[in-house]
Amino acid sequence: SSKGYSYETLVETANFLLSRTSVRPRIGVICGSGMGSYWKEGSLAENITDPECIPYEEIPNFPVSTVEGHHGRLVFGKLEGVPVVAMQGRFHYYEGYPLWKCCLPVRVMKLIGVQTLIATNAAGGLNPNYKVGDLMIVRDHINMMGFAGNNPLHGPNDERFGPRFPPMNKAYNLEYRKIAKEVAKEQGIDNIVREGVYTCLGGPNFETVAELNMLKMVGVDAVGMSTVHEVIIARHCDMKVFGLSLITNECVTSYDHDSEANHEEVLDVGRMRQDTLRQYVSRLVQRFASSDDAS
Ligand SMILES: Nc1nc2ncn(CCNC(CO)CO)c2c(=O)[nH]1
Repeated sequence: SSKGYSYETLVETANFLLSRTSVRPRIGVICGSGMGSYWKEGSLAENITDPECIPYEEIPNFPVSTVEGHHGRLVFGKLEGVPVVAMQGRFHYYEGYPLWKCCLPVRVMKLIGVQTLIATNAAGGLNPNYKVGDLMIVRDHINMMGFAGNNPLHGPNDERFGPRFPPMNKAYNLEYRKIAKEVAKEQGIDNIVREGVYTCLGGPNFETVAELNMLKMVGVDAVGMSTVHEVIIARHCDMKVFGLSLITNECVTSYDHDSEANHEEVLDVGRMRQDTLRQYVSRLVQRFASSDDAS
């Protein structure tokens, strides 16, 4: 139905997970391209100690990933001593899932006690200063799909998740973004770490030159096909949020280029950056958790 699953249905899914693992994660990580969504070896999940993996097809009410190579599984365990759950393989609107179904794992994370969402993705770099291989801390997003009314919160609201009209002006936690810049310096990657505005298009096609020029005019720094709806659902149920984009190609905003964006280069850049990303996100998990403990 277009109205999504009921609270009770998602509690069923949460109870299934709570019965399958003794891990009680406080941070949930959505692994985008380059973070293990396309291959297991070298991905973030490799850093998870005592991993307990549950394939999506075993989880009641979960969709299954259909994107080539997206390994659909939840990985429970500890990252730098912090109990986490990692989503290896996410659900995209372009696969045919309604937005509420793409975001279902976020509500389930909330129901098993997750308080912080780290959403990573691959994105095209629109800001001319960005280089392929850069990492962009998401400062804010533009919900382009929402402008057309396509919103994961569309339909009746269930107050047990959150309010009918949730604010979105502080979606990307300021303290986390400060920590992320400090950790970038400590890790010696501050030269490739940016901060900017992300937008999500429905896909699956990449953008036209005219669309990219329009997005650039309205202040978009990176464009992708995910994350925005997951963040809206996370903020609706009062999770803290951090977003991180891996810039996998430079968006072409002139007509005299014939290079075309393609999925293969997205995967290649993901492989190139996977160790840096694994180390960075693992450190962020640790520092976000200790910052939350201190606050
Ligand atoms: N120009 C541009 N470059 C990008 N690199 C990664 N993505 C995110 C979409 N990734 C898809 C296709 O690789 C798989 O989910 C994009 C995008 O949407 N646009």
